[in-house]
Formats: sequence, C-alpha cells, structure tokens
Amino acid sequence: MLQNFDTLKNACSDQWQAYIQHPFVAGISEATLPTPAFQHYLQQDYLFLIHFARAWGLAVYKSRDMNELRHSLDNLKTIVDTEMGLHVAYCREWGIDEASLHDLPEAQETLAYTRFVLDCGHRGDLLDLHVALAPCLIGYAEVAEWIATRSQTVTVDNPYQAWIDMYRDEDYLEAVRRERLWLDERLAEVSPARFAQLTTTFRDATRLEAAFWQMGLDAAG
Ligand SMILES: Cc1ncc(C[n+]2csc(CCO)c2C)c(N)n1
Repeated sequence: MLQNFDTLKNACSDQWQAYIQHPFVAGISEATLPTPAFQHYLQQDYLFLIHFARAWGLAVYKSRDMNELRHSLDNLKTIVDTEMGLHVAYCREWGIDEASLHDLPEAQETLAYTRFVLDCGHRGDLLDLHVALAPCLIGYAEVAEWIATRSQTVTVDNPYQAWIDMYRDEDYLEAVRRERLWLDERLAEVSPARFAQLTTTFRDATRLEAAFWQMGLDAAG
C-alpha cells in the first residue's frame, strides 16, 4: 500500500483528534470560549505566526524548483498579508496595538512549537520541514470544517466568526489541497524507516498544536 498524508494522520489518530476536536475549538464553535482564553491564544498566535513565516521562508530557501518555491512563498505571504491582519484587527478592538503585541513575552508553548518546527527544517530536508508544518496548515482546515458540521455551532453573533471564516476561505483551502498533493507524492516514495521518522515529527507537531489551544484555556483560569 502506498503511504500518503492519510497514513500519517491515521498513525497519530488519537493525537490528531485531540487537536482537531479540542475543548478550545468546541468553545469557539459554541461561542462559549471565555474572551480571555481567546485573547491570550490570539496574542501568542501573533508571535507564533512570525516564526511560522520564517519557517516557510526556510522552505523557500530549501526549494529545488519554481513550483516548490512559489508554494512556500504563497504560504509565507498568506501569513503576512492575511492572517496577521486578522490578529491585529481583533487585538485593536481589545485596545492592544501591534507594537505592544510584538513586545509580549513568548509563552513556553509558543517557544516550544515554533522552535521545534524551525529545528526540524534545519536538521532535515524539505520533506521533514513540510511534515512539521502540516498539522498547522492542513489541521486548521479540518478544525474549521469540524466547526461547520457541528449542530452545536453558533452562527448568529458568534464573536469568533471572523476567525472561523478565515479558515473556510477558498484560497486557503486550495493551498491545503496543494500541500496534501505535494505530501502524497513524496510520502509514496519513502522507506518504512523514513516514514516512521516522519510520523514522529508529525505526531510531535500535532501534540504541540493541542498544547497551544490548552494554553489559551489555562489562561482563562
Ligand atoms: C497555533 C496555530 N496553528 C495553526 C495556525 C494556522 N496557520 C498558521 S500559518 C498557516 C499557513 C498559511 O496560512 C495556517 C493555516 C495558527 N494560526 N496557529
């Protein structure tokens, strides 16, 4: 059987489900997430995005052709031009400007996850880096889809609607499809030992995603 992205996900199904259906996500869906939990999450996510933009920059650097290069550059640009904008706009509503966002101390969860991904990229090759980035890029599309399919989801006056909509955006979903194809092509060619190594990276990144949600919940006490 050919290995692909789904094989990777199925090898970590417990961790994957704990990430996608985390209580933090249920709180966004049901509009019951305490504001301080979302505020802490989103402020740390601003710092997180800076390092993830750097990680896609590293993927640009490691690219071997224009196709790979453009794909990583597009993800970098989405973070800088779109995702950052939403974070800054939400924070402005709460009276926090971009300069003070930048000055926030990084939480341990932010440090652990971002530096882990950068280290995977520096130590390994482009595939190691993409596998470390996959829970972030592909996972949020599943998160938004899970929210969209739940009967408990509040769609009228949900304060988190703009956030949900960002991950239902067609350009973003197209980038997710491209990433899955890119991974499927490469994962089909690796040895079982290499696949086991990549599974560890993917599982660890998935655990760090769940810990990032949990950090938000913990901040609300
Ligand atoms: C902890 C955390 N994980 C994933 C994302 C989502 N995300 C970050 S960069 C990127 C790719 C380019 O858009 C995506 C989907 C986030 N914001 N915060």
